[in-house]
Amino acid sequence: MTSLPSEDLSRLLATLHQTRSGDDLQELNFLNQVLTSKGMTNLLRVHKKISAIVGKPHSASDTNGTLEYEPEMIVPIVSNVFNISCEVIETLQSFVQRSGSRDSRELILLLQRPAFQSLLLVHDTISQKDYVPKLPEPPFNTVDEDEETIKIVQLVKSNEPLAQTAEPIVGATIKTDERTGKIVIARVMHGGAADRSGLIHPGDEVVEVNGIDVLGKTPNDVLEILQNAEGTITFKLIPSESQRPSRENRVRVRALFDFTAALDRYIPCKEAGLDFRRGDIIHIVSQDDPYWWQARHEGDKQMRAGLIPSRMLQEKRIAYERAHSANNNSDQPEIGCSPARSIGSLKSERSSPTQKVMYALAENEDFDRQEIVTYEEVARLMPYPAVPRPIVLIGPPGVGRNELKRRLIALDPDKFRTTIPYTSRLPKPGEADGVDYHFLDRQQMERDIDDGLFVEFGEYKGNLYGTANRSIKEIIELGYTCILNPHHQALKTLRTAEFKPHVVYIKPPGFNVLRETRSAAYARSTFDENSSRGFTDDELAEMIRSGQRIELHYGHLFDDVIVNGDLSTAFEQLLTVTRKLDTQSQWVPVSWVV
Ligand SMILES: Nc1ncnc2c1ncn2[C@@H]1O[C@H](COP(=O)(O)OP(=O)(O)OP(=O)(O)O)[C@@H](O)[C@H]1O
Repeated sequence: MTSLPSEDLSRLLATLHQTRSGDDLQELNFLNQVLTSKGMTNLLRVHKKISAIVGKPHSASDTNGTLEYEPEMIVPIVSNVFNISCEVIETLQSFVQRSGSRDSRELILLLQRPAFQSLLLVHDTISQKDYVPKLPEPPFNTVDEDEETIKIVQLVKSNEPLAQTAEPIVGATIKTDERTGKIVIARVMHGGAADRSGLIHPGDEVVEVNGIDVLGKTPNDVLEILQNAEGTITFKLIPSESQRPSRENRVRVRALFDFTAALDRYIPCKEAGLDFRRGDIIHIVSQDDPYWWQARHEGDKQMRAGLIPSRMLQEKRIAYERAHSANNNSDQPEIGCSPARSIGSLKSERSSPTQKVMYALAENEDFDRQEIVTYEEVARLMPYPAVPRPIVLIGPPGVGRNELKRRLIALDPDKFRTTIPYTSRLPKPGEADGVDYHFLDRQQMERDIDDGLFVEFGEYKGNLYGTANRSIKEIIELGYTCILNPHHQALKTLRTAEFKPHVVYIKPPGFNVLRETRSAAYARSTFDENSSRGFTDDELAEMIRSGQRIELHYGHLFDDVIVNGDLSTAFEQLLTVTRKLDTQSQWVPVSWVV
């Protein structure tokens, strides 16, 4: 017990021991275990250290016996060191590419160490005070765009009893500035509503409270306005010179659908909406309203936040749309541009009889139709040269994924590799195990498939074929970039934190370009394995249709799209993607970044 850093905790434990009795014994034991655990002890130590840095308690207690906190003693110079470190790494990486500097390479490795990056993240969390509850952002209609020096802050009135100062109401005191005669914020109580907002600071001049001009009023007059206010209180303030940067919500999401505010009949204010396209990275600034979040496009620091539908709202309306379209199969109300409508319409679409089925995967597109995609929370993943991310080429049959993969490996076999498939069929003359295929007996392969050891598999002419998870892992662990061109349905099993794939969609160009480029290159149809003829017009049209279906169902999972019209242009673009992955951080699902 002596090792516990807090006297309060010791007192609490002593009380617990006194109250140990009868029915509650199990809960008390559990509580005792939690409180005396090593994790809790460490947590308290960290808390104590942070408190010592961000706010020093006065030695004297106030009249209620609670400790007061002075404004922060140490103000962080910046609160985004993690992002800065990412930029530094990117700069160093391009420098290393040019100069081959060993020192810079070593510095990159040091900066990329998980422990160091965690330290930077903790620094940002503390300096942005992200560990305290968040309050609503200012409402749109009160933001005065022309007056950059004015800030609008909305606080929730506390339930504490009123006193002679504004403190118990919003956690801040006010006074008349002796020099200017204006009402200013005198003090911000640590942990109070004003402090938690991160938007009110000592020295800020109060211009209005709940729309009432306070010019010429005394602090008591202002207190009266506060006392009479209900619910939220809106302050119009002129920031003091020495204002600290405001705290920001750190959530970034990838939009998985298109949104156009002007087409949305339910948005509270169309002008306040933020349009986005599927794949855009969005910075969520406030999630306080359960239906309408406030957000910016990532990187648009200057732009005022706009309204976007919350995850819950979007899910609800897609579910509604689906139920409605299933019920009456009629036109839907125009509410945004969710993929659901088009997904529904696909149900009647017939899949082409000419489509080659090399991997006869059980079609489970119905499952995909049930999935409701809205937003995916993302974070930046730094390039990690020792563990390159696989590149997954997705596209309709015949579009050229094999050709692009083959060219990449031929260009740099020391960098790019692909997997060797497994099969249950017997080796043909001249075929060697582990070179052309890994040969496995059918029962073993079936067992492995059942055990989830294959990212994709299928049956062709009575034999099983598949790509094993371990084949991909081996290539990654050897430090090669694994190039894969699986069936698009394999994305579900491939797109995990374990593989962290970068998904590139190889898109067919328009029909005329498709026909011209393929016939000029004497391209061989992949629809008919028994002949080496070119593509028929029907096959080319099917390639385009099939591509559209894939985009519709899986488009939200694509990191890049390359149109494969002119082959050398497409290949150059693919090379650019591979260089980007080597040198720049990428947005990936947040669960991939540990
Ligand atoms: N941009 C292009 N211009 C001309 N010919 C191309 C182009 N891209 C690919 N081809 C040719 O088209 C044919 C089919 O390409 P490829 O085998 O790479 O398709 P695929 O996407 O791997 O098809 P599948 O998935 O059905 O095996 C090949 O003869 C290839 O050389």
